[in-house]
Amino acid sequence: MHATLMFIVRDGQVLLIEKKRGLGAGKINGPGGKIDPGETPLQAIIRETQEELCITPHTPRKLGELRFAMSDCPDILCHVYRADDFTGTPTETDEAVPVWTRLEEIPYQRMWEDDRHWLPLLLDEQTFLGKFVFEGERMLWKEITTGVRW
Ligand SMILES: Nc1ncnc2c1[nH]c(=O)n2[C@H]1C[C@H](O)[C@@H](COP(=O)(O)OP(=O)(O)OP(=O)(O)O)O1
Repeated sequence: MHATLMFIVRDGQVLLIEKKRGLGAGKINGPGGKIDPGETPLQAIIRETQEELCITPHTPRKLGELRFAMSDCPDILCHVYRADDFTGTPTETDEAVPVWTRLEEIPYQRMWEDDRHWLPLLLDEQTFLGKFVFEGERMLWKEITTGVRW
């Protein structure tokens, strides 16, 4: 499965979501989701951000790739984007609740266990490749490489 994530950073805050359904429901994450057939990762992350929060990110930059091996989905490749602005008003949808969060108050305890290992890199504008093995929602193994060229 190929998927995407978006983190919009503006005025010392990052725009997160509380996910209402699907994989990771109830967790805090960035907007994102699966890439549809025929879509590029960039097209997918713009569509997912529009669908989940009713906003359009400006000039998304890909900073990371994450590879997850999970019990029920052995190979997820997730393209991770950052944007510094957007058009529209973040709005709750049936998929997500927008959660503006101060950069020093990111609720890692409510997020996937891997996020604390790479989200600080994205916020610091570093590029990264992360590989993670999960059993259920428990992270068993991780490897992070920084300074990757995309
Ligand atoms: N371990 C981990 N950390 C951080 N983020 C994620 C994971 N595993 C994941 O799957 N994810 C991300 C990757 C995607 O952005 C979402 C999962 O996508 P999903 O909600 O299933 O995709 P949608 O296309 O929105 O789903 P439906 O429309 O089919 O409900 O989580």
